[in-house]
Parts: sequence; structure tokens; C-alpha cells
Amino acid sequence: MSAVTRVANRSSISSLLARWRSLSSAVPPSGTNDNNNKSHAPPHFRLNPLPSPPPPNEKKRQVQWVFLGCPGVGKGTYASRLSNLLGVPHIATGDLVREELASSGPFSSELSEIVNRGQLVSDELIISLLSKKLAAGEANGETGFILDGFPRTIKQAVSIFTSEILEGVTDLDLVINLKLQEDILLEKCLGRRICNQCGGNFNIASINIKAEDGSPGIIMAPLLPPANCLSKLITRSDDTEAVVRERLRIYNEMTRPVEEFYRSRGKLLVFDLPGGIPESWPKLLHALNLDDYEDKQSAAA
Ligand SMILES: Nc1ncnc2c1ncn2[C@@H]1O[C@H](COP(=O)(O)OP(=O)(O)O)[C@@H](O)[C@H]1O
Repeated sequence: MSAVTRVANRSSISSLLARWRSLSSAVPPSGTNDNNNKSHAPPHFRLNPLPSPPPPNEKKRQVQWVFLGCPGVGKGTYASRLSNLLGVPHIATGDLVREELASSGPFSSELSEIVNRGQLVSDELIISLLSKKLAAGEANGETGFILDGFPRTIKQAVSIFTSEILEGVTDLDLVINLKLQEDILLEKCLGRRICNQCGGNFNIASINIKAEDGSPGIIMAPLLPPANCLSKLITRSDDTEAVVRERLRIYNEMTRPVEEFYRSRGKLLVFDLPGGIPESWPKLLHALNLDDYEDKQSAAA
């Protein structure tokens, strides 16, 4: 972990926000971080001194963060944990697509074909589903979110500035790019199980990769369901080996450029997952300067 990321972890969310915003101006246009960098945060991150606190009664805008990463990397898991910690909604476009599918609306049979082939649904449809969701949140006074699975194409990334609705409600502060090697991603997708009653996400894969050729080993214990979910577990229809391989191929073709898009704007935080949740979660909080935040929240509860 680079020492420059280890600053001022006493921050309130609003000062964090201000600092993440200031990052974009402090970081040179072309970042130096890449997939070979095994640190948990880009080496070029330079956090500015803490800004002055906002005036006491000013309404604070909440975080607007995005999780980017290959299928199976754990976007949903970490986005949902951060959303609980920070008190902002977790919006997964994969869930919006699955809700649309389940609604048996006019698009559902076309959508199910696309999703079961591992392909992306059209930018127009995804932007429309997300716009509706964000507009509903805004009408309820929500000013922040953690997005998971959007944007996945350059056109979607650009829509944040050009779409009438998205442009009005989104101004991303930070894009967290989770990374894991491809053979693990495949195993994790194949091991994924969902409880069709409570919606809980579990994983029966037990990953134990030995260190070799300078790459660290990685251990990820299974995330097993409680006994009352055992008989209700289902597998996602797009979590078959052939479809996961296609989703990975499409990620490399369509979404890798989105990583570059945000890297060049100084908003990309690359996080190489060091292991399972117990090992990765505290390190992720640390990379986000949130390590004290969790303790403070539990103390206040
Ligand atoms: N932003 C998006 N653009 C296009 N299609 C999407 C988007 N988000 C989700 N989808 C569709 O929903 C499917 C499931 O998405 P998701 O649950 O995020 O899975 P994963 O990240 O594991 O591939 C995708 O394979 C794709 O068909």
C-alpha cells in the first residue's frame, strides 16, 4: 500500500468527497497504473491537504461511486457492503436487467436471449432503466449511490455527460476497479449461488492458488449459505462456463476502454483483491481512507 493513500482517515464523507474531487485536478491526465501494478491504489494518487469543512447547515451531496470489474470479481459484494456503510443506495444494472426480465414486459424475451448469450443489452435500454431508477431516487431526496455494472461501454460513460436525466443527477467522484486473475473469475462465477427466497448471494468455490513466478498466492474461502437457504439455492442462467467466457471476452472488448476512460481522468482506483472478504474488505476500506469510518459507525450505532 502506498504511503500517500494513508492520509487523514478521520474524514467525514463530505471531506472525502471534496478530496476525491480534488484528485481529478491533482492527477496528471495519463495515469501510470496498470494491471501489473500489485498495489491496492494507483501510485500516482496524490491527496491534497484536507479542505475546510462545509458550512454547518449545508446539505451534503452523498458519494457517487462506481464499481467496475470483470464478471465474478465481487462488484456486487463490495458495492453492497459500502452502500450499507455509507448509507447510499447500491444500484446494480444487472439487477435492473433481471427485474425487467422477470416482469415479462415487452422486452423480456429479447433480453433473456441477450443475457443468456453473455452479451450486453443495448446502451439505450440500460441508460433508460438506470435513468428511471436514478430519477426515482432523486425524487426521494437521494443524492448519492454506488453503481455496480455501469458504465460498461464508452457510450454509456459518455451518456453520464450527455443524457438529459443522467447528466442532471450524476457527477462521478470515483471509479473503483476491482481486479482478479481470470481463472479465479471463472471459478467464482461457476460457484455462485443465490437464495431464491431471501436473494442472498453465496459462493461454493474454494480458491487456493499457490504463489508462483513472483505472483502472490490467493486463498478465498467459500461463502456458504445459512441452513435455511440451503434448499432454495439457484444458479444464474448466465453462469455457465461458455457464457462466463463470453462475458469475460466482452468485458475485455467493450469495458476495458472504460477503465482507460476513467484512468485518463484521474478517477480510477485499481484494487487488486488480495483474497476473500475477510482479507480484502479492510484493505479496500483502507485504500478508500474509510478504515476509521467503520469503527465510528459501529460505535455510534
Ligand atoms: N451496463 C450494462 N450494459 C449492458 N448490459 C448490461 C449492463 N449491466 C448489466 N447488463 C446485462 O446484464 C447481465 C448481467 O449483469 P451483471 O449482473 O452485472 O453480471 P456480471 O458483471 O457478473 O457479468 C450482463 O451480462 C448484461 O447482459
